[in-house]
Order: sequence, then C-alpha cells, then structure tokens
Amino acid sequence: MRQCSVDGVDLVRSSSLNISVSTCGGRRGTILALSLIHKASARSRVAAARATTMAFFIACVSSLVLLFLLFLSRYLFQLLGSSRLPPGPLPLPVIGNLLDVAALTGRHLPHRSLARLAARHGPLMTLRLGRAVVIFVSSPDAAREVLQTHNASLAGRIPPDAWHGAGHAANSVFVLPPHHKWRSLRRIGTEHLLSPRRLDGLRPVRLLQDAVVSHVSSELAAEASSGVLVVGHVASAATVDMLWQAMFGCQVELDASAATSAYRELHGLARDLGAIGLTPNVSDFFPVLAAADLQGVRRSFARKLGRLYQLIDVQIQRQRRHRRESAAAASGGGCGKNGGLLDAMLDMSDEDDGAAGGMNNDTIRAFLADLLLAAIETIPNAIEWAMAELLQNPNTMRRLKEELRSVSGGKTHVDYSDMDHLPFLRAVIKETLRLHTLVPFVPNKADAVVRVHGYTIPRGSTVIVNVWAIHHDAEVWPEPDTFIPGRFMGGGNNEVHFLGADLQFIPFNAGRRICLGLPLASRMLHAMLATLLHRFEWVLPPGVAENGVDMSEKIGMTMSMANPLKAIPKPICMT
Ligand code: HEM
Repeated sequence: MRQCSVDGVDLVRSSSLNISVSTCGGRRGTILALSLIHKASARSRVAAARATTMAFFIACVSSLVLLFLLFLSRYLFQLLGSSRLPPGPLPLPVIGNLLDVAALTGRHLPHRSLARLAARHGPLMTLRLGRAVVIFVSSPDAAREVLQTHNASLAGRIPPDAWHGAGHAANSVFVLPPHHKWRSLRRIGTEHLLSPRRLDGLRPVRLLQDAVVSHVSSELAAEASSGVLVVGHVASAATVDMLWQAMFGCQVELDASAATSAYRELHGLARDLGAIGLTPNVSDFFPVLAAADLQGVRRSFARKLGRLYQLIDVQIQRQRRHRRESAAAASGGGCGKNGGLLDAMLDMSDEDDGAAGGMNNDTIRAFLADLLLAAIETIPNAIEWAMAELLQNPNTMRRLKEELRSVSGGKTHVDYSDMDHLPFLRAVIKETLRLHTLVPFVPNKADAVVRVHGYTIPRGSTVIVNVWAIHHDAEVWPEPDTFIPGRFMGGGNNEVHFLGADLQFIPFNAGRRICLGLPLASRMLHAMLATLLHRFEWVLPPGVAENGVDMSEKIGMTMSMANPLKAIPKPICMT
C-alpha cells in the first residue's frame, strides 16, 4: 500500500480497488480529488500498459535479431568451414544452388549447362543441392584423381531415392556399396557371361549378327510399303534376343508378333525407368522428406520395375522347374540346364553358405534386371547415334563399308577376330561414344575425406564426373562438336582406348566401377554396326535426307536421340 495527499484528501492506494477516501474537505474537493485520483490511476495504467507493450515489442525484436544472428552465424560458419571445398556459385540458405541449377537446366540439358558452369568455376566445382554437397569433376586431370588416385575412397554410391522402389537398391550392382555383395555380383557376371575369355567363342557374337539380320528382315517385311524402319527398334530387338539367350539359355519364347511387342515393352520399360530415375526428386535433396515420397517417384519406379521383375521371375521359375525335372531337361524341353548366366547363379544360390554374398531370388532377379536395363539402354542408343552420323557423312560411310568388304572377303559375317583389321570401324564407334556420350554423368560417393588439387572433398559428399564435359573439352578434342572418326586413327601406342587408362576418353567409366559389361558391349557394338552395314544399304527417308536428321538429345538413364532415327535398308546380295 502507498499513501498520498491531494487537496487535503488523504489517498490510500490499495492494491485491490486502487482508491479510498479518508475524510476532510467539502463535496467539491472530494469530487475533484476523486477525479484526480481517477486520472492519475488511468495515466498510470496506460503507462503500465505502454511499458508492457514496449517490453513485449523489445523482447520480440531482440528474439528475432538473435534468431537472425544465430542463423547468419551458422550459415557463415558453414561457408567458412567449407572454404576448402572446390569453388562454386554462392549457395542460398536451405535450398543451396537449386535455383541456379533449375535456371540453367531449364535452358540446356544438364550435362551441357553444368559443363558451362564448370568453365566459369573450374574443373572441380561445388554445388549445394538442398542438403547435399555435390562436387562436379569436368577435366581429365581431375577425373584421374577421382577414378584412379583416390578411387578406393570415391567408389561409393548414394542411390537415388527412386531406386529404393521394390527394394531394388538393396540388390542392384549399380548402387550397392563396393563391398562383399557388389564384389560377388561382379565376379559372377565376369565369370559366367562377361569376360573376354567367355565372349571370344563365336557364339554370342554370331547370335547377335543373326538376330540383327533376322530383325531387319522381318521389320522390312512388316513395313513393306514404305520400307522405313526405326533403327533403334531393330537394334533393341537384336540386343534383347542375344542377351536373353546368354542369360536364360533360351530364346524369347513367343510367337513373332508377341515377341515384337515383348521387345518393345522391354525397350519401353528401360526408357521409362531411366526417365523416372532421373526425375528431380525432392526426396533426394531433403532426405528427411523421403519417407513421404511426395512426388510419387519411388512408387512409379517400383511399378515399372515390378513389371520387369515379373518377366524375369517367369524365367527363374521355369529354370528352377527344369532343374528339378532333369528328365524333361534331358529330353530337350525348355531351357534345361544350359550354362546360361541364370543357371550359374542358381548353382550358387543352391550352394550359398553366405560366401556368395547371399545369392537368393531377390539378388538374382535384380542382377538380371540390371544387366537387361544396362544393355537395352546403351547398345541400341549407341547404334542409333552411329547410324545417324554415318547417314549424314556419306564419305565416312563409304570408307567404312569398303573396309568391311575388304576384310570380310565376301563372307556373310564379319567375325570379332577380324576386329584387329578393322581400325576404321573401331574409330567410328569410339567417335560415336565420345560425341554422343551415352552416360554423361557418373555419380560417386566419398566414403572418406579426400584432398584433390588442394581442395577437400568431404566424407558423404557426392562426386559426379561429367563425362560429357571431358569428352567435349576443346583443349583435348579439337572441334569437339564435330564427328571426326579419324582422330582415333592414331594406331599403335597412340591409339586412345576406352578401357579406363586414358582419362580423356571414359565412355565406360574407369576405376573400380568401370562398366561390368564392357567386353560384351564392345563386341556387340562392333558386331551390330558391322552387320547392319555389311548386309544392308541404308538411306534416309525422303524429306529427312534434304532437311537433315534431327540430332536433338533426350536424357534418361542414358542419352538417346529425342526423335528416333528412321532409315530405309536394302538387303545386299551376298554371293
Ligand atoms: C555402349 C554400351 C555401354 C556403355 C557406354 C556403358 C557405360 C557404362 C558406364 C559409364 C557405367 C558406370 C555407370 C555408373 O557407375 O553409374 C556402366 C556401369 C555398368 N554397366 Fe555399362 N555400358 C554399356 C553397356 C553395358 C552392357 C551391355 C552391360 C551388361 C550386359 C553393362 C553393364 C553394366 C553394369 C552392371 C554396370 C555397373 C557397374 C558397377 O557399378 O559396378 N553395360 N556402364
């Protein structure tokens, strides 16, 4: 309680009612005193309210300032703390460089726009994509550090979230970490299908050549009126035919029209899966949101992959049945035990005591799916690009056909053993793989901190080799955008190979994760292109010949022609 006096009135301020009047003075004085008391108390209430508001305001502002300072210091700390990272455009808080990348890739395909950005920032360039630190590698020198010198620490994988669909990531050789299971799969693939020793027997190559001739002929018969074929369809049908036999030991057992739709379905599945796998996905940039699969990318991937799994499961069940019913196999029914890749994997799964890395149905199915996808996506696209270039470069086409004619000496088949005598064919294929880099980006994960060219690559970051940028580096490849097979005609020690040692030319990647199918792919490309040119004369359809082929690119799992190449074949009479 406090006491005061106004005009002779003693005022006692109580905490409850605030005012009480004691005595003395007249009525007027009392009223005046009361009104003064009232005013005084109102003023003090307003002042108190003001003070409270002010205090609240100051508290809010200072909290905001404090929050901002905290945020800023964390951001600066991150930037300064990462000052040893390779240079790159300044990232924004939270989203990093996502807007830069969106703006760039809106104008050009990602491999081209990121090559341009790297020209500004350097062959080692850092981008922050949401929470992810991504380092782009765009020169042969920097690629050597990543794919050779420090490859032991930089061969990990961060599977895109989509690949978790149908549990694929847990078994896929493409994204498994470079440990036990991945090593077993690579060993099985190499021992039973993909080693040069296995492939040097004539069988797989001859199978492919026959498949090429038979598919071109049957498509020609179907398109008798126009004679125009989609080159990629023929190439993918022949690829599936050959690989199906190599994996399952039997042909795609369907009647002709169903078989055509099965090839197309497989081709479509491979393309769709590639496109889905590359969809920019918020789950990849902000893994905390991954469980929600906000864009449904993982679900779409699982749906498409599920269909491919179904097709493979039919073969696995059939093969298991035939293995049980050895009598039926002996009488030649179905695939039987046939030495195909699936058979070898089933042998291992029957004996698996853990040493084979857990060879069960899931692993077998995923591995076969990976091989099918890898081949269907790459071989037909490479053949399509090669044919598109040759059809627009008649002199190159003529020179190649002459080389094939002189080496084959009138035989119907150009054998792989002839390859040593076909340097121009080798050069055409290499130049195609350089100019039209089928796999423009190879992503790796840093499993340890690594120092490259004085910069730090942090553990857990993604290190992407921009193979397209390396293949179009004007300092290494003069006139990088022109098709010049002659540049690969060095011969002898000067010949540049794609086996992983020459870092300026790495269409199959290099280091531990070099393409597992390289020996097969090399044979398939040479055999298929040689057969297409040796057995048929090709011309462009009317209209296309005058206006030129549309060479626009489309990026999926690999880079394909945006508009499939059409051409007219005419069988060459072999005497
Ligand atoms: C022109 C044809 C081909 C090209 C240009 C090519 C290119 C590549 C590249 C660049 C990689 C590394 C990708 C990465 O690490 O993300 C790769 C990996 C792989 N390729 Fe190929 N490839 C071709 C054909 C094939 C074929 C025919 C098969 C099998 C039938 C195959 C099976 C594989 C496998 C299994 C891997 C994963 C290797 C691993 O991570 O350990 N490829 N390929």
